Order: sequence, then structure tokens, then C-alpha cells
Amino acid sequence: MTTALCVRGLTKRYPAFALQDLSFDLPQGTIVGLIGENGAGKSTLLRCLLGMTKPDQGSITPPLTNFNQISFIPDSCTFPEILTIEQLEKDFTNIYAQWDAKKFWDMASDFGLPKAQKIKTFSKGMKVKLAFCVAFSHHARLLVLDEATSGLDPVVRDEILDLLLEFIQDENHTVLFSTHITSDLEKVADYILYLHEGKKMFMDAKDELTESFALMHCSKKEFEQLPPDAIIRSIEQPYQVDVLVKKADARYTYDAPTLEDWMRMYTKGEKR
Ligand SMILES: Nc1ncnc2c1ncn2[C@@H]1O[C@H](COP(=O)(O)OP(=O)(O)OP(=O)(O)O)[C@@H](O)[C@H]1O
Repeated sequence: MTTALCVRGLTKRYPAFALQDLSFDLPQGTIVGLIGENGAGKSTLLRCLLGMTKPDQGSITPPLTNFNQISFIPDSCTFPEILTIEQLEKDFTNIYAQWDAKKFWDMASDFGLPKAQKIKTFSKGMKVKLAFCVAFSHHARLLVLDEATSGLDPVVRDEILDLLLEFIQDENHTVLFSTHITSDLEKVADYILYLHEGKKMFMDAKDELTESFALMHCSKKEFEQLPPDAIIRSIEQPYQVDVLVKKADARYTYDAPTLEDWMRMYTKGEKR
């Protein structure tokens, strides 16, 4: 599989936080979900990748210097809000080397965005839709989303997820999608990169995480009888023990772990 981006040993130190020695590849033609609790370092990582923050160490190959090939959608509107989209669109013709006006207006029309209304009058959902219209209209190869869909209703989010799936139909396209809405990633992500306190916990295929493991719920006595090597993480609850194991090792009562379960087991769980 071709690699869209190769990150090695990426380190960024702040006085009270450090992104530590991150290495991973973004496989081309895939959607990679970036998850982690508040303050885990997701935005810092994205800013380093996009050249908005200078890392202390490490390499990013190829360097993301050609902004025409990257679309970054942050969690808030970055367009001048006193403009209408008709006025804004004229600027994009000059800003982007390969601006596709037809694609932009087709998408804006599908989303029902008014041409002649100032952006400041748009709802949050309309502003996000506008950001996606722009992102998909300049032949970007890498789309980076930082909480871009937070605050959107489930119907709009599903429309956006469909757009992401359509975008990666072109195998030269790649999406890196940071979000706290892990159910969205369960629907569309191919891989999950999980950061915890500035460190990479894992990057694995989403289907593997949700289908090849089990979250068991057993009594303390049953827990004591489990082979120690089978236990990936465990959390003792008042009346049961939750145990993350490979599906092949699962017994008693168990569910397929969600991405939230993975986060909970890695942040709160014990490792044997
Ligand atoms: N410019 C800065 N100077 C000092 N510390 C910073 C700076 N930028 C980020 N940090 C610290 O880095 C840590 C990680 O922040 P970051 O915004 O990357 O986390 P995040 O995973 O995106 O969190 P959230 O999910 O809450 O958005 C935080 O402790 C933050 O205070």
C-alpha cells in the first residue's frame, strides 16, 4: 500500500506537555481516525504535520508544504465572515492553482447554501458545509479534519461522512480525521491512531479493533482464573471485572469493544 505521509520520531515539547516520539504512516486511499482524550496532543500533532508548529525532533515525509494539495478544516470557520460565498468564491480562483468552480457551485447548491448571504449569518452547520465545499474543490490529496464535525446534527454528519467516503474512492486521496465522536469513525475509518498523554497507544485497522477483540464482563473469581497473557487490559468494577481480550480468548459474557471502550480500557485499565 502506498504511503501518503510517513512520520518518524515526531517530538514537540511544551512546558507542561510533550508529544513524544510519534511514528506512524498514513496509508494512501484511506480514512485514518485520530482519537484521544482532551489534551492528548491531537491538535498539536495536526499543527506539526501542517507546518503550523515546528516540531523539536522528527521527520514528516513528504513535507506538507504545497497547500494546494492539502485541505485543513478546523473546528471553527476561518473564512472572512463579512463576505458572501459569491464574493469568497472569486478569491479562491486566485488562491488555488487548480480551483474547480463547477464542483464548488454544484456542492454549494446540493447543500442549499445561499450565494448572496453573508457568511456571518450562516448556522454552524452551513459554515462547516461551506468549508467542505472549498476543501473538495481544489484537488487536494490530503484532507485533515480537526473536530470539524463537532456540533453538527447526526443527519449533517452523515452527509459529511458520505462525502469523505466518496473522496477516498480516488486512491490518491487520504483523510486524517480527528474527532471525539468515535461513532463517526466506527462508520468510516479504515485505521485508528490513538494518542494518550502525547504518546501513541496504537495505530490499527478499525475492523480489527472492533471485530477481533472482545470486552468480557466476568466475576472477580472468573477473572482470577483467566490466563494472565490473555488479558490486554482490565478494569475492576463494583460487581464485575471488564476485561479486554482477543476474541479467540473470550469466554463468559462479552461484547465487541467500541472505540470508546478501547479508550477507557487504555486510560483507566490495568495491564497485567
Ligand atoms: N502553544 C502552546 N504552548 C504551551 N502548551 C501548549 C500549546 N499548545 C498546546 N499546548 C498544550 O499541549 C497539550 C495538548 O493540547 P492539544 O490541543 O494538542 O490537545 P488535543 O488532544 O487536541 O485536545 P482537545 O481534544 O481538548 O482539543 C495541552 O496540555 C495544551 O495545553
